[in-house]
Amino acid sequence: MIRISVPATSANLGIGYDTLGMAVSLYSHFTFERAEKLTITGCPEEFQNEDNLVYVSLVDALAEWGEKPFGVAIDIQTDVPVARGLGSSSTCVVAGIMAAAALTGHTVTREELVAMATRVEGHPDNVAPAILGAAVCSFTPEGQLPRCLRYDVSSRLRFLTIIPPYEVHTADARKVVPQQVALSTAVWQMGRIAGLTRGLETGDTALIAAANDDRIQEPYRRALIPDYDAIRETCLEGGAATMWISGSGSTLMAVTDDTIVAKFLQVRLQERFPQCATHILTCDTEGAQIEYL
Ligand SMILES: Nc1ncnc2c1ncn2[C@@H]1O[C@H](COP(=O)(O)OP(=O)(O)OP(=O)(O)O)[C@@H](O)[C@H]1O
Ligand SMILES: N[C@@H](CCO)C(=O)O
Repeated sequence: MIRISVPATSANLGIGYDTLGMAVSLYSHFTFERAEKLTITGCPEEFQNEDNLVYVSLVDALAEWGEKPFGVAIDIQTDVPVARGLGSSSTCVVAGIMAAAALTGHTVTREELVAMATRVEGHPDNVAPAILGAAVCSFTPEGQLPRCLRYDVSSRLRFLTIIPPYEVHTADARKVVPQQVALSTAVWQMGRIAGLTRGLETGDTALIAAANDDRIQEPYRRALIPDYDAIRETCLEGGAATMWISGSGSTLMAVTDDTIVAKFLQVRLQERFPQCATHILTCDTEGAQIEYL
């Protein structure tokens, strides 16, 4: 039996649409064992079938190596909520591919994993940090495999994660983002992406706040999250440096370098928004892990 653990991820980090992402200290754990037939436990019933993204990714990887599908017992224990902007789909894709390799005796490097997982997921900004840990800026040169730049994130930073009870599906959230931007908007974003990554590395919350002012997706997606304005106001007046939409939402993520502020804010958010789950997270530095049991 094998166990694979994959961290949740916050894609975009506000300013870096489809480009930046960061692994955080919230995890999905998957076990896999060869079996007579496919069984899937531990996840909602709607996912307990052959269309399960973990199994689809496993079969896809087997096909790439010319291997036939086989029976497998999959158990999923996850703290990563579905369709909330914390990369639940990426945890499934990464685990499925790693399991395919482990159960058939293949070896895959982290770089190969990023390439395979990006093909299934469609964009690298969740899968790359889920595999590599830390914050990652990724891009895919024409006709080549994705290139990933990994940035260490200051251990002083705390990411206050507010998870509303409603889902926002990535496919729907992508429809509201305009397909074209003005040159001035492209210029606006570019410098801030460099500022945000430097701020995360050095733990400079003033720089992170200055850089976190997205004009590509957040102005359009905030309308999909009814609590956006009220939660943002609570976070900023309570001392957070800044806040962004995590991935395609509905989760919101506030940043502070003060553990006491993080705790005070968590309590205030729980009082004002009892319908939301809250976590104080740090950056995960290790990425996906595998154990043979
Ligand atoms: N435990 C699970 N078992 C099977 N499939 C899952 C599981 N968790 C998530 N998924 C799949 O991932 C989909 C959600 O992916 P989606 O991209 O909409 O959101 P997300 O990955 O949680 O957030 P984001 O991509 O914005 O960070 C679900 O509809 C389902 O297909
Ligand atoms: N970059 C993606 C992340 C969500 O999967 C988006 O914002 O649509």
